[in-house]
Amino acid sequence: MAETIKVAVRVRPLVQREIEAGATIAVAVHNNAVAVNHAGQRRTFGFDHAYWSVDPKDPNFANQEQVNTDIGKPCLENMIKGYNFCVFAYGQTGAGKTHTLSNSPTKEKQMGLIPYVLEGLFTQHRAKFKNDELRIWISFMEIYNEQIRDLLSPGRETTDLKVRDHPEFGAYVPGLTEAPCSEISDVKSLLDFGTKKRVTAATNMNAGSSRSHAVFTIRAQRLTGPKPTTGNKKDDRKSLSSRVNLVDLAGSERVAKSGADGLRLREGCAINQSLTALGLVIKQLAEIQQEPINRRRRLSVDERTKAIPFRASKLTFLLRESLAGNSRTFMVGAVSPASICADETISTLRFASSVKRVKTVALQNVNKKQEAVASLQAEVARLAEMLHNAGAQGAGDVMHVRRPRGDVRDERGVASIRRSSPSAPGRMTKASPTPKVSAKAQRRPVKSAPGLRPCDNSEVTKFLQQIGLPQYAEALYNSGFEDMETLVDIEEDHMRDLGILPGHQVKLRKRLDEFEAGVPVVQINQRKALGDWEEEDDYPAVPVRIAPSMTLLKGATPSEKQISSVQLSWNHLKEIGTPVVAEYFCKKILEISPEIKDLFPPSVRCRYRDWSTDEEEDERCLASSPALRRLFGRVIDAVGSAVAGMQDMNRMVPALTELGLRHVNYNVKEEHFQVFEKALMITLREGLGDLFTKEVEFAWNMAFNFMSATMISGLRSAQSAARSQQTELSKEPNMSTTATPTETPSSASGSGRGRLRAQDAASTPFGVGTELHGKEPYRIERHLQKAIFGDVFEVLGLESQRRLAVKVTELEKMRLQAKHQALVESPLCEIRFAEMMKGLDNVIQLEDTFGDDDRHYVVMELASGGDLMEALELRHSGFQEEHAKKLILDVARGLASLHMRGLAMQASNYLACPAHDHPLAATTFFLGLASGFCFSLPPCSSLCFAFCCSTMIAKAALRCENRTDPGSSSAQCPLDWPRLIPQ
Ligand SMILES: Nc1ncnc2c1ncn2[C@@H]1O[C@H](COP(=O)(O)OP(=O)(O)OP(=O)(O)O)[C@@H](O)[C@H]1O
Repeated sequence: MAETIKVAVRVRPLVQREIEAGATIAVAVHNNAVAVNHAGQRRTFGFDHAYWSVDPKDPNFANQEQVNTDIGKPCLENMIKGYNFCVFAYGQTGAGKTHTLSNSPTKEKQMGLIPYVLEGLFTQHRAKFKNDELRIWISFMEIYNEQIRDLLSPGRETTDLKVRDHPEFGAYVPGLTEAPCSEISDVKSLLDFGTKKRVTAATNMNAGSSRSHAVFTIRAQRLTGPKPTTGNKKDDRKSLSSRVNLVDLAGSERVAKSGADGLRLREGCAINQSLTALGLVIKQLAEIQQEPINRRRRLSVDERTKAIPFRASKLTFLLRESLAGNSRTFMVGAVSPASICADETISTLRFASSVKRVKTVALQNVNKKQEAVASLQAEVARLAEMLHNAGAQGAGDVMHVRRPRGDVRDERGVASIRRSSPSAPGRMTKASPTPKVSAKAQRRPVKSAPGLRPCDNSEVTKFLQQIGLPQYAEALYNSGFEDMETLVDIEEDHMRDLGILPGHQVKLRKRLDEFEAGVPVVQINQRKALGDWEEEDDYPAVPVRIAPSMTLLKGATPSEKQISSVQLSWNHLKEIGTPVVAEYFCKKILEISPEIKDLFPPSVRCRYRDWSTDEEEDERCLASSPALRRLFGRVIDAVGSAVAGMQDMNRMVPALTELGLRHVNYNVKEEHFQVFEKALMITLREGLGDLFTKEVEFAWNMAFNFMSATMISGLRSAQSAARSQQTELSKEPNMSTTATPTETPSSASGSGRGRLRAQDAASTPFGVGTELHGKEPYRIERHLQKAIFGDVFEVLGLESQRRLAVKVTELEKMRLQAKHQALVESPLCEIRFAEMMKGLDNVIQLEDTFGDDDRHYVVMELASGGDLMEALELRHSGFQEEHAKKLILDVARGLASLHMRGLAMQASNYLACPAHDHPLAATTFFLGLASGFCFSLPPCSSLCFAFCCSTMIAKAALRCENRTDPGSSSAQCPLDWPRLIPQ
């Protein structure tokens, strides 16, 4: 799975040279943030770890042991599990890189990272996995003046080694000594030997300055299972291999400060050159991560990184895999606390910040062939035993016995091993088979063990649960998609063969793409970044402080210092955990203003319900509502996004304005913002304790003023747009054909609960103003009903403020279906909105599309009321029974799901096809909904209902089918959708 490079920053003590130069301490560390005072400004950077190693007497002093625990331990764990790992130390010369990596004083707890990892490998892990065989090889090289030198070569002179690129395994150094080690003493002496050979020299900045980049590599292979006996030479043990690179980079230096000349100057130039190349590579890798997911998806990892200048230096070429490939990677940024080094410190911190955005994809290096052989052997043994016992059982039983885990994949595993070439020097094989199973095999009945199903603990099941598709877990698992690595390669054929609904296929593909691109699954439904705000899902009200309009606030923008104070304090608050903060915040809001609960009626709360549990909602005590807590979790995330985005006002202001605009639909009023401010201030005070100083409070006030003013300006413009539209509507009688949100369905149709009558529909003229989506721009608001039906968008008419539920179908697909006179697969039909989720791009595309004469998409509005039976009868050409069944099932499912989210309770009710002159309008599309029934039932009953009533519907469909209307054609169809809009 793709994950970002973890970054730790360590601040070393002042050294004699700095003290003598009268330097003061200009760096501070708080939790994981590092702040630097420079040129009268304070710059703050956040990392995964920040170590204050300046003064041992300081209570926050971080010693080497802590570094080893945070970085060395995961390194050991990953190594033993078969994952590649890399730690590289970066920083100004003399900043403490070698100290952190290689320091080996007599005190065990003070040993550097490299000795710690070696020690741990030989002692702890050997003791832990007594029965496994652990094989270890060590290599040690340095890149000095752009030449690779073998530090373990016994001779004095080391020739310049070449670095080669293996087509499958990446960079390696032929001829480099790789010493097998069986004891810790072997490794220690090799490490000492190599360290002594490394080029160091005294410079002004560091008496023992490393003049080269050193790469210490541990290659480990863990063999599990019984060792082959002497009689049986075949080694069938499972093998997990890993490669760990521990890289001590030479320090960047300024010639003026290091006082280098002659040879030292040449060294310094080579060092700086390769570090610049590294910086460039990191910058470009970080930029790739910023690209929209879909653009990245189309290219393989190799293709994506092809343009990255890894070959610009030997260092970047060698580290390619650790920076962009199969590795879990840590960077340690070493900095000096001295005021005289603040420039360099900031530059290191900047570099560290960009590294934090780079992602690698670590794969477990398992020898699948051995695993496959073992599994097949076990299967043969098991089948033999079953045959032996078959007398007592029926053949059918034998057929239904659960296939063991891995049998399908085993065949593929073997095939994939054949494809891969032998392990390159110093490089592990990786295999990621895509199981391709015959449809027959996939559909074979699989009997689960009683109680827990075999798939229940798999990562695939967890993933599917998280994305709301748990119903396919067993089928996928039993077909060989047992791990995420395999699942990401699933093809459309597989999904279809496994009976995954078309909408769900799209959804699964999309989530897998996100997963592959490194969007953490838990965050798939959360908006972390400002840019994500408009991407998906319903967005709860983010009430902010009442404030004058933007114009009044001129000059009240928070200063950089205040922004950084707000950001830092928010980071501290978030450390408590979003759920805790959200719960407290929600409680405070309800305490301050109990009537605010009206903003969160059951229809809103149910969108945040966890339907997989029986969680209770108590109307009298909303503060304990789990759904509301979740909703406030989103609010807290939204505040976090706003806080994080404050540095970039150009992006921030439109995003906040838009957010404010949208809140008109949540009935948010300006006065709610005051409540929000009060509650949030109390939450901050409680959460931050002493850290909530007067200065921080003031900074938050400024930030609030700014954010709320921006949001309120959006809210006000939405309100005024809505008002002017109301006025327009009241002036134009025909406009009332499009029911306004305040009209009730019954009042609109006059037939009770919005049921649509044929005669009403037939007599409804296609009036002015009924065209929902002529040229009006629409904006995607959120995703609806992911769980059951895949993705449906809710869109908002920017001019009319109308809400529509939308499924989008590919134009080509629609045309095809139109040609074959077939019903579009379902009214909430398959989405394949080209390059669907592109964040903001997506929105723009939809807007464009809606304004496009070609009208590629099916649009529909879902609401209460409407009678499917009547609607079916209204279709002149009738329906095939199968189509009708499918139709009602799909509609009912879709509606049940929309209803669960409170989104199907709009006033008007119809499905609409693109336009009355569109070929689809007459030939393939159908109007009406079963919602009148569904809404009176709880969501799950709606589904049951849908199934139960299929026969009834089929009859109606057949009835319709018997009606013939030879004149019905696209041009003559009297029932274009707008006519069904209730009056
Ligand atoms: N955490 C620390 N605690 C105590 N002393 C430290 C620490 N980090 C570094 N030092 C001291 O600072 C000096 C420079 O450290 P070191 O040689 O590790 O720097 P470096 O970044 O590797 O430099 P170069 O890039 O020039 O090789 C050494 O004397 C080292 O002992």
